[in-house]
Amino acid sequence: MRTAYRVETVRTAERELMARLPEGALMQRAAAGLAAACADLLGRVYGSRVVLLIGSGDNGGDALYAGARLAKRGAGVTAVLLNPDRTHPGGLRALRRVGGTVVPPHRADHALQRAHVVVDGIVGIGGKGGLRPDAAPLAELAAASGAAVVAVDLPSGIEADTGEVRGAAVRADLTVTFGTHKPGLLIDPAREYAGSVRLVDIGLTLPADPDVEALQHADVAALLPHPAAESDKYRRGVVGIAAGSTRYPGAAVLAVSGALRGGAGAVRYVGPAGDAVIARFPETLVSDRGPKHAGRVQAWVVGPGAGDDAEPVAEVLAADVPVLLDADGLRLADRDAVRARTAPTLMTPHAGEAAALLGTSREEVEGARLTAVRDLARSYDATVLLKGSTTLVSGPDGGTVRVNPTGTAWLATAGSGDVLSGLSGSLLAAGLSALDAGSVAAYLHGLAGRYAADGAPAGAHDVAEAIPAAWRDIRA
Ligand SMILES: NC(=O)C1=CN([C@@H]2O[C@H](COP(=O)(O)OP(=O)(O)OC[C@H]3O[C@@H](n4cnc5c(N)ncnc54)[C@H](OP(=O)(O)O)[C@@H]3O)[C@@H](O)[C@H]2O)[C@@H](O)CC1
Ligand SMILES: Nc1ncnc2c1ncn2[C@@H]1O[C@H](COP(=O)(O)OP(=O)(O)O)[C@@H](O)[C@H]1O
Ligand SMILES: [K+]
Repeated sequence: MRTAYRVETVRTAERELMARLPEGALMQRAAAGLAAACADLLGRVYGSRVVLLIGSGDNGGDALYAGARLAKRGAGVTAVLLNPDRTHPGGLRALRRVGGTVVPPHRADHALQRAHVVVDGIVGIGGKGGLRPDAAPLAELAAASGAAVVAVDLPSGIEADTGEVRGAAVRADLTVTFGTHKPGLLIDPAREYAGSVRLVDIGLTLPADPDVEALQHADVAALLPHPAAESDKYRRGVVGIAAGSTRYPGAAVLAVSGALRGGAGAVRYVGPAGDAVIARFPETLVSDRGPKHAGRVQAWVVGPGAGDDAEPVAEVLAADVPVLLDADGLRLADRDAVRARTAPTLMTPHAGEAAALLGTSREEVEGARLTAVRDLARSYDATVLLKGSTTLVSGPDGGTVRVNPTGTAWLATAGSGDVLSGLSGSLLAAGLSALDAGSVAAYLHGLAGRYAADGAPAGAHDVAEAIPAAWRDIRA
């Protein structure tokens, strides 16, 4: 599991550790990790040119000490001091001692144009809001320089706790972060500013419950359902799919295509697109009567391409089994009915649907995903999977939020959300909790999207067909 903690928690852990260590020891650990990452990027340190962008806090201190280590190994190091009077004194002394040079911001351009690596030590976890006007032009010059940009702890200007970007921010190729990931390094839009992320262990002891966590292969492998010797199709779970319409029969086919690959023993389809479903997937149990008359299921998926009929949604919400609400199902579900349920509910909106439910704009949701997913989960007392460039899954209490690490923009293709809803519903029927079903489905779906696309456009049906390969790789 990859975990991320908010600034307040990091500060507490740092204080506890610092009290037990000689002064400055933590910063030296951070600087050593940072210098090693820069050296890896440079390949050859001797003769290279490194520019440090230095703000007035400890983030600048890390950068200065790392710069001193690189200068000792023969790099030409220039520090651009945004605020010379408040620069970390020890770091500056260390750099000067080994021959590093110092320039004011208005003379940064020349050094930046010749740099191989630019180290962003403007601001770290002490930052608030976008870069200030004196710092913003340096971020632009760094981006234009063609040098590799290495962010110290996090790209200056992003919100560490939420992943929001509220103004100018540094765009890094690599972020070297200390002690733990911060939520903003895993969640768009900030994640995109971080480039690849390297974690340097500085010995922090962190609490058991992170703010954000990302499943890894081993975590998902442990959660995937696996038939036992005594399994039969009913014991493996039956998933009911109430989706599609005469106008959108394809949504039903795609939801079923995902459900068939999600571990349930049988897929029951209810709705007007039965012929299309059977033509493609003859193994589906089809009925054109409402969910109430469809026979037993262990979980329902309702909504993809379903149109305006609220009746199936209400029927499904009244059933005492886990329910997944997607697309039209989200719009048609009565909030009080969802809140009153005792069995789990999993809602899977994209940003536009989440915005409609929250009474805000799509841009607002996309800019503050973590807040949006938590607000929606609390408001419906349900588990919410917010789709998009970073897929997040929050339980009803809005506690630890799961972030999916496997997504790919190739998934932004019509119908791929329908595949995800079927897949998630199938995992629910197989017995996973709503949080696990949503996050495991997103993980498989993201991997399947990568395999299906493999660098070229793929359709939603290709994504569904690639799910078994993703599953096998995870279990391997
Ligand atoms: N604690 C530890 O044990 C360890 C900490 N470590 C390191 O320390 C970092 C935290 O250091 P920190 O607390 O000194 O804060 P930091 O991020 O440098 O920023 C404060 C400065 O930024 C300024 N500023 C604020 N917002 C701004 C903006 N939008 N745009 C521009 N400037 C802005 C603000 O200005 P002020 O408001 O004071 O005028 C203040 O001067 C942490 O990220 C990690 O790198 C590691 O060494 C490991 C051990
Ligand atoms: N930029 C992106 N990066 C990664 N995944 C994305 C991106 N855009 C969309 N997706 C994924 O693609 C799927 C699209 O689902 P959805 O918006 O419901 O589309 P549809 O309704 O056409 O099926 C979701 O799984 C979503 O997370
Ligand atoms: K930084």
